[in-house]
Parts: sequence; C-alpha cells; structure tokens
Amino acid sequence: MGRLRIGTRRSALALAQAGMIADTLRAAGNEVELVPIASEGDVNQASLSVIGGRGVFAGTLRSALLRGDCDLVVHSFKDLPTTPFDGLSVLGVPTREDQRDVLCARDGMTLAELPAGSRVGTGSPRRIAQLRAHRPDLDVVDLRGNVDTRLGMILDGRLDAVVLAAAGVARLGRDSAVTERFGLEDWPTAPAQGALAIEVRSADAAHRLPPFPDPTEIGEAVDALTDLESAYEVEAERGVLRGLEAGCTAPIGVSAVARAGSLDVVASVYRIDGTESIVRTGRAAYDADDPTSLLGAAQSISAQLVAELLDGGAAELAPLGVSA
Ligand SMILES: NCc1[nH]cc(CCC(=O)O)c1CC(=O)O
Repeated sequence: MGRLRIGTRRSALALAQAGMIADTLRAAGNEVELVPIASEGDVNQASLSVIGGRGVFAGTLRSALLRGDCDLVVHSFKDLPTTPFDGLSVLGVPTREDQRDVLCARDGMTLAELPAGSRVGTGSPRRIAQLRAHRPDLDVVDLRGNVDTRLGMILDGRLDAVVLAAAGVARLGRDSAVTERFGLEDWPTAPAQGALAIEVRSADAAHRLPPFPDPTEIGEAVDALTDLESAYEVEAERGVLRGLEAGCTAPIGVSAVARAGSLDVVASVYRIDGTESIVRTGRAAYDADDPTSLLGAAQSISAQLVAELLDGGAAELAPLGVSA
C-alpha cells in the first residue's frame, strides 16, 4: 500500500479532525501522513458576515488536492458549499459527533439563567437569530476566532457566554466548558454540523459511478470510513439548504436524525433579528436493516420541507441565495 497523504488546515480543530481520520485509517492498516496547508479562512479574521463565508475554508485545501499535493482532505462538512466542486468528490462521511449547539457560560449558567444584558458571543447569523429569539434581553456579540479563543473570552471576562458546536468543543477536549446542550427541536443547527467530509479526486471515487471500475487504493480506504446513517442525515439537511439556494451563513437551522427506522428532520428559517421564524418538520420511515433505503427518505423529506418553507414565506423572511 502507498502512503495516504491527508491535507489539513493548521487550526487546532482542523488538526484534531485530520488526526482522528489519520488514526482510523492507520487502524485499518494504512500508512498515513498529515500535510498542513494554510487557507484564507485562517488568515482572514474579519467577521463571516463581512467576508461572506461561502466555502472560504475549503478553497485552498481543494486546490492542493487537485494539484496532487495530498490524496484526501478532511473538511468540517458544514463548511462545504452545496455546489459540487469540479474534479473532486466527497467520498467518506464518518460517524457523526453530537450535532447540537452548546452554551459555554461563566459560573455554570444555562441560557435561562444568564442575567439580562449578559454578553454572549457567536459569529453565525443563525445562532445570532436563535439567541435573539430565545433571549431578546441579551447583548449578542458578533465574533470570529477559533474555539479556544472564544472560550478564553469567558475566562478573561470579556464575554459571559459563547454558543459553539458541541462537536468542535468535544474534538478539542473542552467538554468541561459546556454548561448547556440545546435540544434540536427548538434549536436546529447548521446543515451537516458535527459531520466530517472526506474529499478525494473524482478519479478515486469513480468506482461509485457507472461503469463502476475497480476502486483505487485511496477510494477503497476512504470508502471504508463511511457511516451510512450519518451520510444520509447530512444528505437530508444539505438537500434543504440546496433547495433554498442558501449558503452556509444563511440564518437557517436543519437537523436530521436517523434512528430505528425513522428519519426525523426539523428545519427553521429565521428573520435575522430573531423576531420571526418559519419551522417545519418531516418524518419518513426507512428499513433499519438496509441503511441505503435512507437515501430516498432523505430526498423526499428535504424536497417536501423546501416546498413548505418557501410556501410559508422563507424567501421573504431571510436572505437566502446570493441574488435573493
Ligand atoms: N463555524 C466554524 C466551525 N466549523 C465546524 C465547527 C465545529 C465542528 C462541526 O460542526 O462539525 C466550527 C466551530 C463552531 O461552529 O462552533
């Protein structure tokens, strides 16, 4: 077997995620090497709402993969735009982490316990709207920076709390900072949150498409990482995002859970000030003994939710597509 080269950004979160995939690939008997690559999203610390956010983290990694500087790249799936990227394919979707958002607050407080006027930091338009909807009396602070920097702002008193993805906090070993986990029913999260996407050159994923040639070494190794329940939950969530023509910074939460033969999806579109939202839910049965049956369920629920959200006025409520 040749050596598998994993391209990764240099942030602590990216390195942790690439390290997890490296460990899994090594446990399966592969030789693995990490190739660090700097990306624009790491260099530019301007607010996401200013720079737009569409795929800003993914671009440099993808160029490196296309050039052949590495054989696979590990993305936070939620940072990937829904438009396919020419020449590359997402092949591996490992078992997803906790997809919820969490609150990390001073003095062990929950969202309900924070005093009026508390300063709560987050950089995502969705979380800003959700915070305003739940607690209009808080001071929501728009910020960027990595997970450790944000948590540090509570310790040094600049913020009273931050809202983060459970997955990122867990992967950095900072679970002890969590003071509340928000339920998906009234706090759905970014499509694909908590999931990783392993991207390869399309030639290495060609065994997935007719005429189904033999898998390459890279394709075989990455394919083996996939958990089908996770992959199709993400498919349902991203299907809604795609159908609304929305980017990863739109004020939209979509969370799907596949469990014991039932795929449940909740989707919310928020007015950015949190004063209004449109919420729709969907459920479809699938064959628990055959997870591939989730694909049809995921596609039909997401199409149905997109139609219901647009019928309910989602396009008027929130900025969706770039041109909307
Ligand atoms: N927005 C940046 C980002 N991209 C992925 C994660 C966490 C890991 C994940 O959601 O899979 C985070 C941090 C956060 O939102 O708190």
